[in-house]
Amino acid sequence: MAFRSKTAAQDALKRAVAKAALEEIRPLLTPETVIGVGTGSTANMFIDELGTLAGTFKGAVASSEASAERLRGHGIDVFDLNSVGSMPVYVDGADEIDPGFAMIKGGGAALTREKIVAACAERFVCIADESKDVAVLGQFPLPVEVIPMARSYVARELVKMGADPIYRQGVITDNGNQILDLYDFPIEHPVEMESRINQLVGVVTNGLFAARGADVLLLGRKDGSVERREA
Ligand SMILES: O=C(CO)[C@H](O)[C@H](O)COP(=O)(O)O
Repeated sequence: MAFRSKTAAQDALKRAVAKAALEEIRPLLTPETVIGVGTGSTANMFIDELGTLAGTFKGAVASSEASAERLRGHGIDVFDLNSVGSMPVYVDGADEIDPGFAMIKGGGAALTREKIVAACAERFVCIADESKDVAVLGQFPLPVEVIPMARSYVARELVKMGADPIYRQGVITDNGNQILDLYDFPIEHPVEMESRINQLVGVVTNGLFAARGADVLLLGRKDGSVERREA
């Protein structure tokens, strides 16, 4: 899976929030702790930071095969979610986050596993550079994961809801499904929209993380600082 990495400056912001996230969760790490780890370029940097503490905590549950592989590469044990109870924290990036801590996620097509792992965690720590901080969600296309045979049906239903779904050609999720991206779809009421889209037959989930948004946002600023916000 290839992730966006637009500029060296943006990478520096992502690296700064990844380091801040490690400090945020460090007090939670004991030899019994399993944490949830997300997917994407920012999450990758967090995994690299987490690797420096490999062996001091039990391990992680990953939200994608790509993250699982990276975690193992750092010597971190990766657990099946079904073998793990509640986790104290889930750390992941976002494509957009609004003032109410609702997010669009799934630019890397890992939205469903991200939502599942996040649901099992007590806290969601979102790590993002300041380009992701928006007043209203929807500049970034909203991903919807669909069962392949339902793709056209779901697309027609989404058009009726005022969306412009585009099939993300060539992408198969880790769950064997496909993605429709909703372009130019401003989302004023994310909790309601998350639920409406999820009710369409054939939708696995959509990339709105609103009913369960972030609890903490670590936002990398252009001046090199990391702003911490708590819901
Ligand atoms: O939801 C995701 C992957 O499915 C990512 O968290 C989101 O796309 C942000 O990625 P990046 O950190 O590369 O900007």
